[in-house]
Order: sequence, then C-alpha cells, then structure tokens
Amino acid sequence: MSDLRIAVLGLGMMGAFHVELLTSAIKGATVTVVNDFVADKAEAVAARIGARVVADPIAAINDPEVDAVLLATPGSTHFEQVSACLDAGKPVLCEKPLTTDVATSYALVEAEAALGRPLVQVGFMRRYDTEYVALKELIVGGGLGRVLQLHCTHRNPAVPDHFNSEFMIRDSVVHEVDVTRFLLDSEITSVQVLAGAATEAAPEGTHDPMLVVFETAAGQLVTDEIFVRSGVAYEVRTEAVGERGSALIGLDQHLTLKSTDGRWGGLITPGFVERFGAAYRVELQRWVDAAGRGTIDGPGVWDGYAAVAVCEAGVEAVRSGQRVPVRLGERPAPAAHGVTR
Ligand SMILES: NC(=O)C1=CN([C@@H]2O[C@H](COP(=O)(O)OP(=O)(O)OC[C@H]3O[C@@H](n4cnc5c(N)ncnc54)[C@H](O)[C@@H]3O)[C@@H](O)[C@H]2O)C=CC1
Ligand SMILES: O=C1[C@@H](O)[C@H](O)[C@@H](O)[C@H](O)[C@H]1O
Repeated sequence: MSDLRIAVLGLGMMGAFHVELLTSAIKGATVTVVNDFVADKAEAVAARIGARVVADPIAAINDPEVDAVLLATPGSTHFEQVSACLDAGKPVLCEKPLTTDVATSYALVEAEAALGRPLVQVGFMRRYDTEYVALKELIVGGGLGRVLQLHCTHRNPAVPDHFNSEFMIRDSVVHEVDVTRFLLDSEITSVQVLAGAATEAAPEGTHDPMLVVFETAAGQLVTDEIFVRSGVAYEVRTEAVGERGSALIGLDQHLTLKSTDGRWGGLITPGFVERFGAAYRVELQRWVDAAGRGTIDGPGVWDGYAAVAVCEAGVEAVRSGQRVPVRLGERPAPAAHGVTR
C-alpha cells in the first residue's frame, strides 16, 4: 500500500518535532507538503526532508498530493484550517486546543456531524502515554473502587511571556481537562480558579501558579496545579483517589533512583519530549494508520470542543474569582462524532 501523503502546517517547536517523527519513526507516511507563516522556516524543512513548500495554508490543505493534514499552527488559526480539511474531506490531526473559543469549536462539531464521518482528531497525546493508559485501566477495572478525586500537577520549567493566565488555561490546563474526561469518563460541569502568590518570574498581572478545581457530572473533584515558570523541569503528575485506594503516575516514570541510605528519589524529566516522546509517536502512528482508512483513532472533535468549553469557563473563573458552570451544546449522534477512547 502506498504511503499516506501528509501536509504539515506550522513548523515551530511542535511542528518540527512531528516532522522529525513522521520522517524517522512512523511507518506508512510521507510528508509531501510543508507550510509555515515564516517562509524561510518552511524552505529549510522542505529542503531537509525532500518535501514541497506551499505558501498558502489553505492551498497546502487542498493540494492534490496531500491525503491528510497535521496542524501544528497556533490555536487561533485552527478553526479556518480544520474547516478547510473538512471541506476537502481530509483527515486532520489538529494540535490542541481545537480552537480558541466555544462557538468555533462547536461549529466544527456540527460541520463534522454534517459530513457523517469522523475526520478531526485532536492532539491530546497523554491518552497514548503508557502511564495514563495504565491508570485508566486500573480505574475502569475497579482497582481503586469508585474514584472520588484526581490531583494533577502540571509544571513547565519556563515559557515565553505571552503565557498569561488566560493562555495558561487555554493552552496548558486544557491537557488536564482532557485527562479528567479521559480517566473519569464524565463531563466537567464547573471550574474554579484560585490565584495565590505568583512567582517573581511571572510578568506583571499573570497568576503563575494557579490552582484550578473542576467538578464532574458525577460529583468528583479534580485539582490542578498549573505552574509554567517553575524554573525546574517538566513535571506532569496525576493521582487518582478512590474508595479502595489511590494511584499516582508521573512521579518517577522509568527514572527512579533508589539509594542505600533508606531514601528514595528520582530524576525529573527536563522537557515534554522526555516525558511524552513515546506517547507522541504512538499518537502519530495510530493517526496515520487510521487516516489511511479515512478515519481517526483517538480524541475527536467532541473531545476538542468539550475541552475548549471548560477552558472558556476557566478563563471566566480567573477573571471573576467565581465558580463558573460549564454548559455544553447538544452532542450529535455517536456515528457522526469522533472515536473517544
Ligand atoms: N501536544 C503538546 O504537548 C503540545 C502542543 N502544542 C500545540 O502545538 C501548536 C503549536 O505550538 P508551538 O509549536 O509551541 O508554537 P510555535 O510558535 O513554536 O510554532 C508555531 C508555528 O506556526 C507558524 N504559523 C503561525 N501562524 C501560521 C499560519 N496561519 N499558517 C501556518 N503557519 C503558521 C509560526 O510561524 C510557527 O513556526 C499549538 O496549538 C500548541 O498548543 C505545543 C506544544 C506541545
Ligand atoms: O501542550 C503543551 C504546551 O502547548 C503547553 O504550553 C505546556 O504547558 C504543556 O506542558 C505542553 O504539553
């Protein structure tokens, strides 16, 4: 069978990483077209991997030598670009967030439902991480009894200055929104944000760290410490607390060090590649395999929309200091929306 011909749009940190994986580690895929707002960047990547530059993003999506599209452009461009993929009937792996507001995300839910087949997959790579998968299996298998709470930690060593409180919710906390929905299989119904003392590394007016609290439809509480200027490392942990036990992932990963003096300690993953590199690879391989069959294999457009709706409530919660309810639109019939696993 011939390779899936892919266009990659957005060749910044994440796009370059995806191109690297697609050209070195993923079977059955060829990157035929690349596109970036910055022409030089696109030319350099194209020359390195033998792809063609198409300067206009929509033309890149519609290119006849493109079967499927990977979007690693900023969230603010996703609505237009995902819409173009749906118009062209091409499978798309869209990096999170699906879009940056509820109305456009729901418009994509409706557009995909009108097509009648799932084409939009959202880049929530934690669903492919072995530790998250193991935690989900433990929960589904009843190993913890009924799960009552999740406690999440999400720390980045450093981020650019444009990561203000709102961006931290939409771009970073969005992962814990998806993790909550994935692990607990329940929609989030409200969000509250506590903004305490900020690190001196944060720009004036940015609340870093924040403590975010979700409540689910089943009444479970989820806490998320989001701290994107910790100055230390990339720390992503989740602890599930159930009626019959608790389980924690992300503390040691495979880097545990035990010493003879009766202490334990570990190494912390320095960045997202060390922590989630394997998960991105599984995500991409499964997407490529599914896209070859004209479908998706992972979080779909509804998952992307629900996450955006929770984040929008989160942004309002930062501004108001209040507990803000999440209101979701009607979910289209199962046959028409993305596969959730
Ligand atoms: N799943 C994950 O763990 C991660 C996901 N992301 C997501 O990936 C996306 C990109 O993030 P980064 O790579 O960190 O950003 P970045 O700023 O490093 O790269 C974005 C690239 O897109 C280009 N660009 C901007 N507007 C464009 C347009 N209209 N058409 C084509 N190219 C355009 C820029 O020139 C830049 O090269 C975001 O949605 C972000 O949330 C980012 C980091 C990790
Ligand atoms: O998606 C990601 C970034 O966009 C985001 O800004 C970081 O906070 C996350 O850790 C990373 O996984």
